[in-house]
Order: sequence, then structure tokens, then C-alpha cells
Amino acid sequence: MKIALLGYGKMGKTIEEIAIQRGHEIVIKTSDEDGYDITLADVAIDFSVPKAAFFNIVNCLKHGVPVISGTTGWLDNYENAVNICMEENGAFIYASNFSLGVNIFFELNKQLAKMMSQLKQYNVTIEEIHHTQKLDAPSGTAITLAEGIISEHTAYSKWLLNESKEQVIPITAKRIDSVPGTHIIDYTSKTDSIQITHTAHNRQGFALGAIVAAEWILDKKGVYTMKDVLNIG
Ligand SMILES: NC(=O)C1=CN([C@@H]2O[C@H](COP(=O)(O)OP(=O)(O)OC[C@H]3O[C@@H](n4cnc5c(N)ncnc54)[C@H](O)[C@@H]3O)[C@@H](O)[C@H]2O)C=CC1
Ligand SMILES: O=C(O)C1=N[C@H](C(=O)O)C[C@H](O)C1
Repeated sequence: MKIALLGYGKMGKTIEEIAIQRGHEIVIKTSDEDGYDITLADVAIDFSVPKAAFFNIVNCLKHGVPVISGTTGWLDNYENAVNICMEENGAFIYASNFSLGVNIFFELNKQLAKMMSQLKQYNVTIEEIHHTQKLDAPSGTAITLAEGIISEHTAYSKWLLNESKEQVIPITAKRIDSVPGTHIIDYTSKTDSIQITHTAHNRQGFALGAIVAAEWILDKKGVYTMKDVLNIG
């Protein structure tokens, strides 16, 4: 398939490498919003920056090009993107994390939260660690993890960055060297702790997941998630 890479940074370059290995062609690679004809592509993959993602997604949908977005930090506009996709009869997937491992971790997190909901002596925290170039905090993945806990655990109704109070899941964001992405869920009581951790060793899992999503969406219309693509949970 012919792929447009909207964002040709760390992720765009990793996706290019794996897409070519899988027999795909990169017809557009761009680092800004001008000067390309999106209709040359069968599918677009957006890994850009928070302030560009919504424009990139809408541009694809308006031109009938299915779009996969992994960009984080733009989700105030997610419902608008969903509505535009419906109006245009387009195809769209956003995921805060495309890796298979994290998508399994999302399910594990929800199952653990359901069990822990009955045990009020434990308090939950989330920690995420990423490279120092990351623009947004907390990570999109940490937000999805917090939403997963809120959906299953009766003691929590929202998350906050670096703030701990009643009904709140505190998220801590650390920025260290070139860490690709680590997420830790911790339940602590006075007597012990339970932790589950996902550690990305590199960006290849994210990139492969985004390409698998692009291959999957080609013949579809509508708004989907990685759960649909991977058929898990
Ligand atoms: N969902 C997932 O699985 C993952 C999501 N991410 C997210 O993907 C995004 C990109 O990550 P990286 O590649 O590490 O960042 P990066 O900073 O290496 O690359 C972003 C690229 O986007 C370009 N860009 C700026 N404005 C643009 C525009 N209007 N149109 C197209 N490109 C534009 C920048 O010049 C840069 O080359 C971030 O939001 C990050 O959080 C990163 C890894 C995995
Ligand atoms: O910016 C990154 O690098 C990553 N961003 C995503 C996020 O915000 O969750 C996914 C992954 O953790 C890497």
C-alpha cells in the first residue's frame, strides 16, 4: 500500500523502515502541513506534534484518505475528529499506544483495577518515564491507563499530574535521557505494594502496531481503536 507519513521524526523514520520491510511504499513524508497531495496515498500515518495532529487528520478525512494517528497531546479535539470522520464517511484510528505489549497491558490494568476496587486499603499511582524530547506530559498512554482504572475502580473519578487527593489518580511524569517509554501502575497499602510495569525497549513495537492498523483499516469506514485491530480484551 501507498503510505503518507505525516511527521518524519523518530517514529516516522522507524515506521518507514518497517513499512518497507513489509512491502509498502512511502509516497509522502512530511514535517509540515503544506506542499503535498494527500490523495497520492492509500493511507496516512500521523506521528507529528500535538498542535499539528488535528489539522493533519481532518485533511486526510476531507480527502477520503484513511488515517492512523499516534500523536499524543491533542485529545481535546478527539470528539471533533470523530464527528468529522462520520460526516465524511471516512476511516480513522487514534491510539495513545500502538504496541501489542501495551495493548495487553491496558487490559491487564483494567482487570487489576476491578479486583483492587474491593480493597480500599490500597492507593493507586501511575508513573511514566520518557525521553527528554517528549513535548507532552503526562503521556497519552498514562492517560489511557488512568481512564482504564477509573472505568473499573469505584474509588477514583479523575487523574491529575503530580497531585494527590481524594478520588484522584496521581500521575508522575519523569523525563530521562533517551527512554522510549515506561509505565508503572502501583497499588500500595500500609503492608505491601503490587506493581505492574510495561517497558518499551525501542520504538519498533509502536511502529509495527501503527502499520498493522493501517493495513487493517484500508477496506473499512468508521472510527476504530487498537482493540478492534488486535481483537483482544
Ligand atoms: N501512539 C504511539 O504508539 C506513540 C505515540 N508517539 C507520539 O507520536 C508523536 C511523535 O513522536 P516522535 O516521532 O517521537 O516525535 P519527533 O519529535 O521525533 O517527530 C515529530 C515530527 O513531526 C514533525 N512535524 C511538526 N509539525 C508537523 C506538521 N504540521 N505535519 C507533519 N509533521 C510535523 C516534526 O518536524 C518532527 O519531525 C508524539 O506525540 C508522541 O507522543 C510516539 C511513540 C509511540
Ligand atoms: O513520545 C513518546 O515517545 C511516546 N509517546 C506515547 C505516549 O505519550 O504515551 C507512547 C509511547 O509511550 C512513546
